[in-house]
Amino acid sequence: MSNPTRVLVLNSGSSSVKYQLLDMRDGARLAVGLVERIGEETSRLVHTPLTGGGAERRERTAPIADHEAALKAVAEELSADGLGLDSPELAAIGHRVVHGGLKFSAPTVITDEVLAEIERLIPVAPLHNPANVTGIRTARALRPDLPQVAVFDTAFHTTMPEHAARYAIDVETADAHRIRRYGFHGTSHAYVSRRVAGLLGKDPAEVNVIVLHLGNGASASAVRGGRCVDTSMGLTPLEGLVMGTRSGDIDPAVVFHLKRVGGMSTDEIDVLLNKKSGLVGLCGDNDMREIRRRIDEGDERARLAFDIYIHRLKKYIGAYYAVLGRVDAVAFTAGVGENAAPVREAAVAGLEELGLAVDAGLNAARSGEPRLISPEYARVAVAVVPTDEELEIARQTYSLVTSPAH
Ligand SMILES: Nc1ncnc2c1ncn2[C@@H]1O[C@H](COP(=O)(O)OP(=O)(O)O)[C@@H](O)[C@H]1O
Ligand SMILES: CC(=O)OP(=O)(O)O
Ligand SMILES: [Mg+2]
Repeated sequence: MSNPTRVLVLNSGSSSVKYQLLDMRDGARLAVGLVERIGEETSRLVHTPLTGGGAERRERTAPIADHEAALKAVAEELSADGLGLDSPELAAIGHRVVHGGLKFSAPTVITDEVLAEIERLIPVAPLHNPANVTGIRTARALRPDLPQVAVFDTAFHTTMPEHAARYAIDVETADAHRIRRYGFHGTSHAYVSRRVAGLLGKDPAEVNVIVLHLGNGASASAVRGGRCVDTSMGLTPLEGLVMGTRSGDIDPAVVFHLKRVGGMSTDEIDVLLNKKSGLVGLCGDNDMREIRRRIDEGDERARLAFDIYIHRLKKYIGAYYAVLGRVDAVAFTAGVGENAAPVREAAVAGLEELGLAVDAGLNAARSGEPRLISPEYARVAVAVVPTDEELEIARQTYSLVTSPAH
């Protein structure tokens, strides 16, 4: 039999699992899917096989209690299309792992030791690493013989210089607890910054890009010649931009104040800042579509939430402009960045002196392809680049397991 060429990618989030099965000979997708609202009554699995003509999208709506059950349901759906985890054509499973700490700066074949380290990092990625660990354990139980690879969100950011990665706190304390800026969404920042260079017809080594990854979690990065030099998320994915449910930047003294004066426990404050803040804390909704709908109806709270979101975004564009000195492109990606034209328009508004502008017609157009939305005359290109973390994870996974050293 010829060598197996398929890779299954699992992107396990706090309450969801996104997955794709790809054939690495040409990067073709054989199946894609999503399990959302895991642990709730309203769980939903949407599976789309892409092999053969006329294959239909299937949906399950029975409650799915946890990530283990979610993965088993995914395995069943794949089996129903003859694409099950038992397939001899499967070469590896690639897992998105959010926090890799100091140990991991490249894709890594998962051993018991690697898994133990990912577990050890749970306190610094409490919404993400537990789901990643369950995903890995369940996949290993289903196919113990198959190589499983971890692709870390933090890896791309390990090139940050010390002056960007270190917080200005006591050095001994910081080192003792490995406190520093790690940064996340790195697979997306790497992929998008490379695609932007392609869009400009240039080598990634020649271009400086500000990447704005705006999903439910959101982060900005400054990329100089293909290497990350700064990013907005920190020790954990809580710092930086305003997100769906996370506060992003706040004065750290807010935490002491809530403890001492507000009588809240550390865990309560953690939940407040990670799950009840950001857009949802400001206006009750974390979906940008719903927020825009409310704004159109004249809702003041939704308007203010939007304005706070944009103000923070603009501050990071300015900061990273200064960090890079010369900017060739600003790229918007992920759910909000790819789809919300009003966010892109507002984030760039008033930055003409920096060479930034958006063409209203180009901005309003829709496409699944990377594209420019700045007018011809603008000095800095503004781009919309659909991210593809799954393809990037599959490539890195396949390349590792087929490398001669493996
Ligand atoms: N058509 C759209 N218009 C505006 N915002 C959108 C649209 N589609 C998705 N979004 C936003 O994208 C978010 C999800 O982004 P995504 O990158 O999938 O996040 P995550 O990977 O963190 O789950 C949604 O919460 C919503 O705010
Ligand atoms: C790291 C992170 O915030 O990831 P996500 O956007 O998937 O929540
Ligand atoms: Mg995401």
